[in-house]
Order: sequence, then structure tokens, then C-alpha cells
Amino acid sequence: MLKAENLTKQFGTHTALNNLNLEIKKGDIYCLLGSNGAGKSTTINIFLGFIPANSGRALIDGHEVTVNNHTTRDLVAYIPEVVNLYGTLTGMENLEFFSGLSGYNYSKEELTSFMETAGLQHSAINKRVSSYSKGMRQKVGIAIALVKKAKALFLDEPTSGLDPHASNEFSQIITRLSDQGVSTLMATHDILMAKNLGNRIGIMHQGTLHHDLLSEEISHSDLTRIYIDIVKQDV
Ligand SMILES: Nc1ncnc2c1ncn2[C@@H]1O[C@H](COP(=O)(O)OP(=O)(O)OP(=O)(O)O)[C@@H](O)[C@H]1O
Repeated sequence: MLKAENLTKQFGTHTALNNLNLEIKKGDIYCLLGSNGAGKSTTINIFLGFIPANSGRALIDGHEVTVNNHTTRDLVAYIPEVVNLYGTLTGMENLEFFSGLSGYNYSKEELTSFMETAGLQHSAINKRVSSYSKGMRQKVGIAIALVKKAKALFLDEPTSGLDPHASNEFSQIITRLSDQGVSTLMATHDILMAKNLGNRIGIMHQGTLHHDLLSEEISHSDLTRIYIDIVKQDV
């Protein structure tokens, strides 16, 4: 579903992403670990068509990503650390607005059911987003992904700052989407979350993917050790 082929990105003379090769299959939850500046967000931003790569290719469902490519944008949804919504509108109004932008025209009942699938409490749906917690905003973000019928989800540190209950709820929703065939690429600093939620885990450092691991084949303590060994190297 997602493929990076020799993907390289430079900002001036700085190599933010160095020859990344990666394949994420339908239903995979791929957690990308790495310290600050490792290149995680750069990878996501290239897949989203926000920034161009200097060389190599990013492919989504066989389509090559280019900046502002509507074909690939329509296939994906993006949930950043803080989901950007209109605070003066209700959750429902936001969902209506964003689904309209994506060219859908759902009934109120259908939109309500997307919100419920995303885990937003019924009593919150018609409240203004300015009163929402971070976790509630993320649920609207997930509802937007559901509305778009996104085949791939890009998550950038989505659980940072969420309490354990909200974080657990979030993981459950991503797992359910994975069961339905949605692929996820998630940048995170949370090793335990990566181990528990991801079926695959990448460890990136200074723009290079050092490890591409199967979650079931590695313990949390081994993963932590490998991660620390990698990030303490100054390449
Ligand atoms: N627009 C930009 N202009 C210049 N340098 C940039 C730009 N965006 C990212 N970089 C640099 O590229 C490198 C990779 O950054 P990136 O944001 O991808 O890292 P990250 O792994 O997501 O880090 P974090 O965990 O802090 O979010 C860093 O050295 C960063 O300073």
C-alpha cells in the first residue's frame, strides 16, 4: 500500500532522509521510532505530498506521490499531534465541512455513525470543538479519515499528551481500522506504544532507517535496548 524507494530529502546541505526503502502492506501498523530530528515527520510529509523528495519515489497504492497530487491525497488521512479543527464549530459541523471538502455528501445520521465509530461520545458531537480535549479532537480526525474512506493513515505523535485511557482508546480504534485493511504509518517517541500497537517497527536515526522489525519477534526490553544503542550513536 505504501512504498518508499530510495527516498532522499535534503534541506540545504542537511540530509533529513537518506535513501529510505520501506514497504507497508494493507492493514500494517508501522510505528516509526527515532529521536528528535530523525526524519520521521519528513517521511510523512513526503507521503502526504506536502514536500517534494530530492530523489527516489513515494508510492501510495501504486500511485507516485508528488506535491499536491490529488489522487494520492484522496487515498490518505493525516492526524497530527494536535488535530486542526474550527473551534467555533461543533464536532459535527467540522465533520460536515471536511467531508464536503472531500466531495462527500453524507446525511447527519451517517456522519453521526462515523463519529461513533471513531469513539466520540454522542453527547459531545454537537458541542463546540473549542471545549474538546486533545483526545476528542483526534477522534474527529479519525472520523474525517473514515468519511474519506482513507486507505492509509499517517499519524505524527498522535498519543503524546494523551492520558493512558485516551491513548488506549486511540490504539483500539487504529487496530480496528487495521483489521478493516487500513494501513498506518505512525511516528512516535513511545516505545511501549510502538511495541503494543504496531505489527512493524522502524528505528530511524539521523535520516537513516536502521531497523525494520516485526513487533511479535521482539520484546519491549530488547526494542528499548536497540533503540538506545542506535540513538546514542552520533553518526
Ligand atoms: N523545513 C525544513 N527546513 C530545514 N530543515 C528541516 C525542515 N524540516 C525538517 N528539517 C530538518 O530535517 C531533520 C529531520 O526532521 P524531522 O522533522 O523529519 O524529524 P523528526 O524525526 O520528525 O523529529 P521530531 O521527533 O522532533 O518531530 C531535522 O534535522 C530537521 O531540523
